[in-house]
Amino acid sequence: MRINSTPQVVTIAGSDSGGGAGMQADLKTFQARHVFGMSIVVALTAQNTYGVQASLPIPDDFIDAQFQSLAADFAIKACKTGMLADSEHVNAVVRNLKQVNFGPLIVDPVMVAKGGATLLAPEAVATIKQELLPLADAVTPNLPEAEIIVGHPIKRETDMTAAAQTIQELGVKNVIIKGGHRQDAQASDFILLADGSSFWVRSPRIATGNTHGTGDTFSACIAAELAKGESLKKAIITAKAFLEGAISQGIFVGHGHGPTNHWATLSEDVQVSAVKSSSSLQG
Ligand SMILES: Nc1ncnc2c1ncn2[C@@H]1O[C@H](COP(=O)(O)OP(=O)(O)O)[C@@H](O)[C@H]1O
Ligand SMILES: Cc1ncc(COP(=O)(O)OP(=O)(O)O)c(N)n1
Repeated sequence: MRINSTPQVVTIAGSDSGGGAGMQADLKTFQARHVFGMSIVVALTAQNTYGVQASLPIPDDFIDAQFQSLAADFAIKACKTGMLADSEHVNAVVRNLKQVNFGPLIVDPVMVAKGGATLLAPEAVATIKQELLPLADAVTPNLPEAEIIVGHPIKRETDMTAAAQTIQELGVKNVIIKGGHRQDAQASDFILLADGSSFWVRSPRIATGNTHGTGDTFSACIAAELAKGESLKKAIITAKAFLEGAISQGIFVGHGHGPTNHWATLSEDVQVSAVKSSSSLQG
């Protein structure tokens, strides 16, 4: 039987009219990683490479309708969330996720766009922590998002490892803290897995303005690899290599903070290291 043999993935997120971030970045990533992508729109944004000019949440009952349409037809093997706008919409997504089986859930706790626009009402941070994270297989905060979740600054790598532990205690199985916002020579992400093991994935930091949508692309790639049946660890390493390629093999559109290149090939520059020993964990 060939029906439903193709890995199917859904993004539950906001739309970026400029195509660089949000569900457009997710769908481009799904296509690049050879999985069939679908979308549940939670909010619209009028957005370009200069920033976000306007946003409009989708009514709750239309979020329900999108979930029901997909659940009635497809064999979804993994899903991710992105921009969820506010507490009301986080709750609508949580309510629906409890009623469907869309496979492993990756939560990208999108809060503020790199241009400074608010994509999640501050009151909704508590709802994400209390209601959404306990449903998630993995959460992928960037450094500012991780600081808001744990409630204190994260400066050094040891702060990242401690923050991951604190976030895991909220009920999410696996924690990935992205280091894109640090200033050091390497872009280093810290991963704490459900079994208590942990590791870093590192790649050379690329000096570029083209990082619009990096977080969305990263979490979408993890979801795509999980839908293919890869382990979470392998999915994270592939996502890091995909990002390194997408950022370094630049694409130049728009006049502001540009997007990444979803046609890029996987980079081989990614280093993986265990926390307690320096042995390579690659593969
Ligand atoms: N300048 C950069 N050079 C190399 N990798 C980067 C750079 N910026 C971000 N990354 C990587 O891209 C991924 C997304 O991270 P980040 O930019 O922190 O997320 P977000 O878009 O949510 O702020 C991470 O794997 C991070 O290490
Ligand atoms: C609709 C929408 N969703 C998410 C983002 C944030 O994307 P991110 O990957 O964090 O990259 P930046 O936009 O912050 O550069 C967005 N901008 N729009």
